[in-house]
Amino acid sequence: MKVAVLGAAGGIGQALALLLKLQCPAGTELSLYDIAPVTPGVAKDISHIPTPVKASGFAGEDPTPALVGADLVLISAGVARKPGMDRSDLFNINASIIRNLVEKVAATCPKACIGIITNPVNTTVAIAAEVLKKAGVYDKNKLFGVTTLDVIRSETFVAELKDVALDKVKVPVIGGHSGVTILPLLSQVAGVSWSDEEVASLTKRIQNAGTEVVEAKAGGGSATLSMAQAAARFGISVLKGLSGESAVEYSYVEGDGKYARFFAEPVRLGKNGVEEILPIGPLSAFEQQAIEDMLPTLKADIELGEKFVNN
Ligand SMILES: NC(=O)c1ccc[n+]([C@@H]2O[C@H](COP(=O)([O-])OP(=O)(O)OC[C@H]3O[C@@H](n4cnc5c(N)ncnc54)[C@H](O)[C@@H]3O)[C@@H](O)[C@H]2O)c1
Ligand SMILES: O=C(O)C[C@H](O)C(=O)O
Repeated sequence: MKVAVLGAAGGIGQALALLLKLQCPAGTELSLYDIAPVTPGVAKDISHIPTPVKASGFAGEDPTPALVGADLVLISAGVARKPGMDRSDLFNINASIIRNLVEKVAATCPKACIGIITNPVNTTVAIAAEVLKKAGVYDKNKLFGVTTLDVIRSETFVAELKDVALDKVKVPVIGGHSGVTILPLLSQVAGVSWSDEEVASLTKRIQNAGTEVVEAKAGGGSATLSMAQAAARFGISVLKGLSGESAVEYSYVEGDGKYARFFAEPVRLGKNGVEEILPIGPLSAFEQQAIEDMLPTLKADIELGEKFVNN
């Protein structure tokens, strides 16, 4: 399998490249691309780590050489937030970056699975879908918004708060990836009971966790290391699926459209990307209301991406 990372010289990209070099199955090829000239050096650097994963690096304006033969393309190219900004403030710069990169993916490796990390994810995934559609190669089972960071954060916070074993906690997180569109389904966490106040305050903390990191980094960027771990977990699950093993992850995908065209939900991954969208499961009254409340924002975010490509 070949994995291309676009944005590979950045805070997420370099850490993600390292984790993939350490964790991918033997024989995986990593192809690292960034406009930054350091990128071949990043590949050279990790290639000295003794694991059975090959790495090569590409820099410059054209990602094509990095994309040839890719099975999975993970995209973290773009700008990150600073304190006082919302993810939607990144749209002006990142929308064109995603459009241009996905055009190259469509032309070079149209059958690859694509995981979009670049914010605002609610919108950049819609941009990617419309670009792929225009190129006549859109397969909704192969396009993913990477929302795994919301899942790993939720699991960390629940384990801390409820003093339960980290390897036992599973927290579904549905919706999108910004503010109120991030909805952890705390009612579904096995073996844990909650007061209404706990649910309200932990939901808010999870929704605000990206901002927590942005403020703590004080102008130096947003989450990179936890995001790299999340993207590595997600990417390796996609690779498992592609090679015929089954894996389940929560991801922002085009499903049946019950709530919105794109919605983060549990997906079974397989040889063709999304094999099956799994049921979200029973919702508490709080969670049902939270879905209703998020939908205008999520739908507007999606429409912004669709219009960016089509108008
Ligand atoms: N999905 C999530 O949960 C999540 C989590 C954290 C960050 N993010 C987002 O990921 C993105 C990257 O964050 P970061 O911290 O790695 O930023 P960063 O600034 O450290 O790295 C971004 C990299 O993208 C590169 N780049 C810019 N334009 C490019 C282009 N056209 N082609 C190739 N590379 C290009 C830059 O040279 C840089 O190396 C941001 O948009 C951020 O908001 C998403
Ligand atoms: O918050 C950000 O801007 C980055 C990322 O989306 C996150 O959730 O950490």
